[in-house]
Amino acid sequence: MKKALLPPRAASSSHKQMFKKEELEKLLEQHFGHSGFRGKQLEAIQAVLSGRDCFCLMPTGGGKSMCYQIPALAKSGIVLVISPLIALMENQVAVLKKKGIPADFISSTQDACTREKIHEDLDSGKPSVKLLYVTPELVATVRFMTKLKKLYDRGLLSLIAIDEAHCISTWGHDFRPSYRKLSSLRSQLQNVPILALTATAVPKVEKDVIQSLSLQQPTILRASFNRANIFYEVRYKDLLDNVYNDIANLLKSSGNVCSIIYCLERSTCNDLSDHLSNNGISSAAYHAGLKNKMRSSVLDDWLSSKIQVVVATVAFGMGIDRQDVRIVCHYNIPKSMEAFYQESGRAGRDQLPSRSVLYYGLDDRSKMEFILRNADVKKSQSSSFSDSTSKKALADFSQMVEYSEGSGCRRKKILQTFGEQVSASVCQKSCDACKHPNLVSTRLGELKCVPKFNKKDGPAPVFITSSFNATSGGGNCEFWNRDDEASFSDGDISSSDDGEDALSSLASSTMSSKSRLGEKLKALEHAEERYFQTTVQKKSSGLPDKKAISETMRDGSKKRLLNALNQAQVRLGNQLSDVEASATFLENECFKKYEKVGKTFYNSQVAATLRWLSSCCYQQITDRLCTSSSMANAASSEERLTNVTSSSLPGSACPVGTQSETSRKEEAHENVQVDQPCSNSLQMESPREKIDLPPIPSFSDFASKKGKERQRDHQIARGSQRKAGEFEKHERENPDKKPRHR
Ligand SMILES: Nc1ncnc2c1ncn2[C@@H]1O[C@H](COP(=O)(O)OP(=O)(O)OP(=O)(O)O)[C@@H](O)[C@H]1O
Ligand SMILES: [Mg+2]
Repeated sequence: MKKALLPPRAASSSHKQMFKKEELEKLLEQHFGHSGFRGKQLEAIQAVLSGRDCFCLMPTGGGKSMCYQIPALAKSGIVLVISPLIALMENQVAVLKKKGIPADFISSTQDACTREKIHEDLDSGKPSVKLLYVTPELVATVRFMTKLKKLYDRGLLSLIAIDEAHCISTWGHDFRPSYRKLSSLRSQLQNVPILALTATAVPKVEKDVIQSLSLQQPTILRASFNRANIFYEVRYKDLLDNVYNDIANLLKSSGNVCSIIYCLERSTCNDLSDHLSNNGISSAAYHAGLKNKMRSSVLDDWLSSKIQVVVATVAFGMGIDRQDVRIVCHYNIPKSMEAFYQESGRAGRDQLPSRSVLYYGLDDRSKMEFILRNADVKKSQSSSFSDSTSKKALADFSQMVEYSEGSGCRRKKILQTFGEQVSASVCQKSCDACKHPNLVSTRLGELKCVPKFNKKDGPAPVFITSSFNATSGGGNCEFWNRDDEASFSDGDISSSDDGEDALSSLASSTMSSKSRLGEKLKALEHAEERYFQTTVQKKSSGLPDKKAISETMRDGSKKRLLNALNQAQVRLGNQLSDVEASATFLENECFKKYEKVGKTFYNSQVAATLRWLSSCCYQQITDRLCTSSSMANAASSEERLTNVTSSSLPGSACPVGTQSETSRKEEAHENVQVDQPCSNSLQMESPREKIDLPPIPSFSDFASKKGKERQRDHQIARGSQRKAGEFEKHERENPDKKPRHR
C-alpha cells in the first residue's frame, strides 16, 4: 500500500527558529544532567538551530556529540549523524536509549528484521526516531539517498551532523575514502544545515573539510585545545633499564587505574600485556590480529572495569568512550602530533586529573622515519597519495620528535602545533618540563650522549623483525590501519550496499603493494647495507651500556624463536624432540655471536634466524641444532652464559659460528669485526668441529623465495579447476581463515 505523503517540508522558517540559551540549558539539564554548556557547544547548537552550516572544532572529550544531540531534542524531525565506526554508533545509541532518547543506527551488523523496522519507521511519515546514526558508505548508496530525499521533502530532516569530519581530508591523520562520498550531500539536500565536527585542528584540514562538504558560509567555531586536566610527560627508553618494568611500576604506583598503552606492533601488545599480567596488573592485548569475538570481549571487559589496562595498537581507536581513563601511555612514538593528541586525549574525558606518558626511543624514531619514508609504497594506489605526502608525513613526525627531544613546555608545544598561541603560564606546571625543568634537561643531556642520538638523517637501523612482514606491507605493524579503510574488519565499518567498492579497493591495494614489493625490498636492503657500512665501521672500542643485551630482550627472543620453531613443526609436519631447548640453543647462538657488538646486531641475527626457520626444511633444522645430545647441553650452556662475564664465554657444545656465513650482511659484519676489539673474544668461540650448515637467507632472498612460491601456487591453482573448487570449498568452510588485508 502506498504510504500517505505528508505535506511538503515545513517552511524553511522552521530551520531558522531561534532558541534561547535558557531553553537549551533546560534540555541539557533534563536529558543529560549537565548544569551548563562547555566550550563552543552553545554557539554550535544555536548556529545549526538557526539553519546555518557550522564547522566546529573542539578537543577530544570536549563534548562535540552534544552539539547535535541537543538540536535533535529541540526541533522536530530527524538528526542524521554520520559516523565512521559502527562501534562508535552502537555505543552512542545505547547511551541515548538508556536516557530515553529515541535513537537508532543502521548497519550491516544488525539483523534484517531490526533494519526493516527502522526503515518502516522512517517511511511512516511520522518517524519516532530523533537521532539516526549511519556510516558514510550507507549515505552513498542510491537506496538510502532516495530515502533521505523523501525525508527531506517532507521536512523531516532537521540536521546532518558529520562526526570526525577530518576523515574527509587527505591532510588529516585519519583519512577515510568513504567520507569523500559525502561531498554530494550539500547539493542533494540543499536546505538542511550541515554540522561538521572534529578534534583535528590543522588549518589545512579545516579548509579541506569546509570545501569538500561545500559548507555555505559556515559558522566556524574553534575551542581551545588545551586539555588542562592532562599531565604530559616524556620518558626516555634509552635511559631506562627496562621499559616494561617502568610501565608496570608506573601503573602500580598509580593504583592500578584505568589505562591504555599504545604500541606500534601487535607482538609488543602481547608481550607487554603478558608482562603486566605477570606483575599482577589486570591487562589484555587488543589489536587487529585478534578475532572479532576476542576484541569485543576485551573491549567489553575493559569498559566494564573487569580489566583495567588495555595494551593496544591504533586499532583501539576512535569511539572509545570510557570517561575515567587515568593514564594513556605511548610505548612507541606516534606518527604525528594529531595522532598523539587524539590518543592521549582519551585520558580524562571526565575532566579529572590524568596523565599522558610517552616513552621515547631513538630506535623508535628511526623506525618511524623509515616507515614514513617508505609509506608511498603502501599507498601508491591511492590517487591522492604522492611523494609530497611522504614528505609531509615526515614533517608532521618531526613535530613529535621536537616534542620529545625539546626541553620546553610540552603543553605549549602541543597547542602551538595546532596554531594556538598561548602564554607561558598556560601549563601551570602540568607537564614534566615545567614541573621538573632541571631533571628534564639532565635527561636530555644524557640522551644526547647516546651514540645513536645524532644519527637523525642516517639510515634506519635494521629493524626487520619477525613482526615486520614486508611482503604484506608490515602486516603486524598497525601503523597504517587507521588510514586504510579496507583494513577494517567487517564489524568496524559498514559493508552496506557498496561492498563491491570496498572489494575492488581492497584488491587494488593488494595489487599495489605487490607490484611495489621489489621497490620496498630494495629500500630495506639498501638501508641495511648502509647501516652496516656506516655504523659498524664507526664503532669504537667497548660496548656502551645502552647497547647491552638485557635478559628481558633475551627472553623475548627465545619466545619468538620458540614460536617460529612451533610454526616450523606445523609447516613441516615433523616434531622436534625438545622445542624449548632448541629455542634456547638458537638464541644462545645469536647471543654469543653478537653480545660484544650490541643489541642491534643481536636483534638482526635473531630476525635472520626467524626468517630462516620459516622457510628451511626439517633436515636443515636438525643439522643446525646438531644432535639431540648437543641440545641437551644447550640449556645448561645458557645458564652458564647468563652468569659468566663476556670475556670468559665458553664454547658451546654445538658448532656455533661454524655455519657458512652466506648472509651478505653477516659477512660484512664478520669482516668488520676483525678490526674490532671484541673480535678476539668472538674468535675464542671457535668451533670444536667444523660442520657445513645451511645458510640463513638474507631478507631479500627470503622474500623473493616467498614470492616465487606464491606465484607457483597461483599457477597451480589456475591450472587446476578441481583444486580451485576444493580451495573455494575450504575457504567457505573456514571463513575465519581467509587472509585479511592487514
Ligand atoms: N556540557 C557538558 N557538561 C558536562 N559534561 C559534558 C558536557 N557535554 C558533554 N559532556 C560529557 O563529556 C564527555 C565527552 O563527550 P563527547 O563524547 O561528546 O566528546 P567528543 O568531543 O565527541 O570527544 P571525541 O573527540 O573523543 O569524540 C561525555 O561523557 C559527555 O557526556
Ligand atoms: Mg566524539
